Amino acid sequence: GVEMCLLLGATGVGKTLLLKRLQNLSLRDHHSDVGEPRPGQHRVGTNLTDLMLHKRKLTVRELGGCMGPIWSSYYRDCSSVIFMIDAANTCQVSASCVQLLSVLSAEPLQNAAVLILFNKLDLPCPMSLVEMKSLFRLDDIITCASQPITVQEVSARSGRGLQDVLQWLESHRPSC
Ligand SMILES: Nc1nc2c(ncn2[C@@H]2O[C@H](COP(=O)(O)OP(=O)(O)OP(=O)(O)O)[C@@H](O)[C@H]2O)c(=O)[nH]1
Ligand SMILES: [Mg+2]
Repeated sequence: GVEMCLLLGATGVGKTLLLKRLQNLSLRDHHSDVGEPRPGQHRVGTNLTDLMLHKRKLTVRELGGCMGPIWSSYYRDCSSVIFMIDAANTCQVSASCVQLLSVLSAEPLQNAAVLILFNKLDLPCPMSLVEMKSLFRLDDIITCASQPITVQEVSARSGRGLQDVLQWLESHRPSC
């Protein structure tokens, strides 16, 4: 069926803003109505957004942090996962780390490509990204995980890094 990417992350990390920005960017790339929000943004517990990539359509499904207990019911249909972290919210980091580990160990996601985004880099971060990554034991996680994992720093607000996110989506075609 439709190619699906899951967008996961704790409450308020910036998932919805990221999707809006990516949608505008991908529309601009295809020279259609710039700035016009497209129809088809449903709000039925999860938020579905269609992105037009080169020669294909990708649907991104946002699942909010408070839906954590049912995230796994959506794992079957997806080929890639974006896991978002608010780099300016250190109180959330350890909880996010636990969630990330459970995502990576989920059986249906063993072949999914994973992109970890540290968002809100426009804000003054109470912790350096190096500290965040070591708190997350990110290097260990990446070494032990069966999935290919990419880590990226972005700002959904300023737009920093978002073209790279599109490129990542572009280059990761379904393998499961
Ligand atoms: N400064 C800054 N604010 C951001 C950034 N990304 C998102 N925000 C803000 O953070 C708040 C939450 O953003 P949302 O996109 O609604 O977060 P979400 O992850 O969809 O949250 P839930 O759907 O509740 O889980 C909003 O006020 C955004 O404008 C960013 O990169 N920088
Ligand atoms: Mg949201």
